[in-house]
Amino acid sequence: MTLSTDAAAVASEPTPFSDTHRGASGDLRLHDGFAALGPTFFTRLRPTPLPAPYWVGRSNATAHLLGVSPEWLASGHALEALTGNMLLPGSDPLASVYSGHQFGVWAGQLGDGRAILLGETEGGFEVQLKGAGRTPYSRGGDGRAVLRSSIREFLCSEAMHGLGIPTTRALSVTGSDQPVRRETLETAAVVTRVAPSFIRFGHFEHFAAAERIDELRALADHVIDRHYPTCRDGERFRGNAYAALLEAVSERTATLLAQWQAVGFCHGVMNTDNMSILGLTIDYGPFQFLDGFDPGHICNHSDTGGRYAFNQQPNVAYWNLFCLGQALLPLIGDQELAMAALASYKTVFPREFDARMGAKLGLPKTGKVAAAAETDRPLIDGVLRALAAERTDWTIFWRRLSEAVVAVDFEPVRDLFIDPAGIDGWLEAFATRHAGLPTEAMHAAAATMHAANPKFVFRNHLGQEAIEKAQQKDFSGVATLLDLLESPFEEHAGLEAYAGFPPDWASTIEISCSS
Ligand SMILES: Nc1ncnc2c1ncn2[C@@H]1O[C@H](COP(=O)(O)OP(=O)(O)OP(=O)(O)O)[C@@H](O)[C@H]1O
Ligand SMILES: [Mg+2]
Repeated sequence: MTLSTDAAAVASEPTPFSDTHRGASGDLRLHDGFAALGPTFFTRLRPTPLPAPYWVGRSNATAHLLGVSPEWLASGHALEALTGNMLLPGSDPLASVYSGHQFGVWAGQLGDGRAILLGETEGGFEVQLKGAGRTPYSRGGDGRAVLRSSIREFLCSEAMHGLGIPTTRALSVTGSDQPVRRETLETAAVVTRVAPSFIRFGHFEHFAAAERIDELRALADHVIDRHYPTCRDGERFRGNAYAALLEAVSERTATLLAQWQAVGFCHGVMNTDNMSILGLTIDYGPFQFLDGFDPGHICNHSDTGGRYAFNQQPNVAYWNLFCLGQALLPLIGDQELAMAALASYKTVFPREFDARMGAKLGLPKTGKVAAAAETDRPLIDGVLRALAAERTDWTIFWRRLSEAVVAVDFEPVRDLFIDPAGIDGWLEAFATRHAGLPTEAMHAAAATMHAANPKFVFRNHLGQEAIEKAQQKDFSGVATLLDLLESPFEEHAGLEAYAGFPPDWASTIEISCSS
């Protein structure tokens, strides 16, 4: 395999740039971070400007994380810079190269085909534009992202954070009337993403497949030094830091998957190039929060075989970790060590999933987290079976159960079932587990449940309504959803409609890889 590292070899359109803006404190300033790895890992290039940009959404919470003032974020300079029309102080943008397995098949070289890394903040956050034009890794794509998918990525990034699930963050989304062709003619948008690192499993696979072991080691050392320094400590894996890295990534990925499964999040494109080395949710494409609980739900219209169906996600994550293990093998140097490192996934995922389910059920805490004991398995399996039997709404069921515990009235939960007999037996078992209702302990249980069962999730139809308004240049729907989804466990009086059942038309929304 040969790597394309020569920007000139894949010329992008000329990029007219205005001078760098030099501003005040509270402005976004960047420096090189990832670039320290050396030119084999990326191509320097500039974003391709878009005409007459406008704001679609801004996250002050992400600005705060970056140490950026809301005033700067609302400024004209920010609008231009975050659309790719102006360079930020200290920024020398680049696109990185990676490879990956897509739908279970080796896809060879991919890379940031429409993502451009602007640089890193003092606080260690990388800032990346998605949809900012072609790169040497665009492979025939236009380097753009459309307004529809950019709003989905922006809102879902912040929604996941609000839910307490590790994710890349989003600072803003800007739009332009520049047409972009997908199935129909749409318009362009740019999402500004933020993460401590955007390195994916696919970055490792890239250098392993090319047998470029020095680069592979440099990449692993970079990740360990910056993000997993404890991997160099101790005698675990006979002091093999690369095996320790594989184990640490496996554990973070297991925890992430447990959180996805507990909240009912379907990613949709779990290719190895969409797996973060930090265990973050990355690449919000055809994702969906479950409406009715269908374990085999396929959210990606292009996934005809159901490889990435909801209930397949934990296995797919392990499959992807196996690819990462394969890529790290030349560094680990011992197949048994690599397998031992991967094995942690199989203990951490069930442990974390049960802990999350324990919290959803309001079970008493063991240590720091609510935990389901081994004897709670039938309770967990029982509720999953009852919900699957009637495709009961996942989010509404759990929230109503939390409320029922406070009100000591389970009728609203029974009302969710066409045949309440299907849940009655389970409700009895639930009450028994809580030593009968009501008790003092139930107050603690209710608090645990309210903090584990969100009232609001970013359902497809909510996104769709905000998108259709935004396409008419009304961005109020984006702002309302952002506000709501930043604190999804709170009541938000007056906004109950956002916590309601999806309308009938929601099931006809088709979300594919086209974005
Ligand atoms: N419109 C496009 N133009 C150029 N490259 C694209 C385009 N859409 C996708 N790609 C590239 O195709 C590959 C797979 O795309 P995928 O849908 O997984 O990622 P993505 O949504 O573009 O971005 P990310 O994973 O960074 O969130 C990546 O290399 C991606 O950069
Ligand atoms: Mg991707």
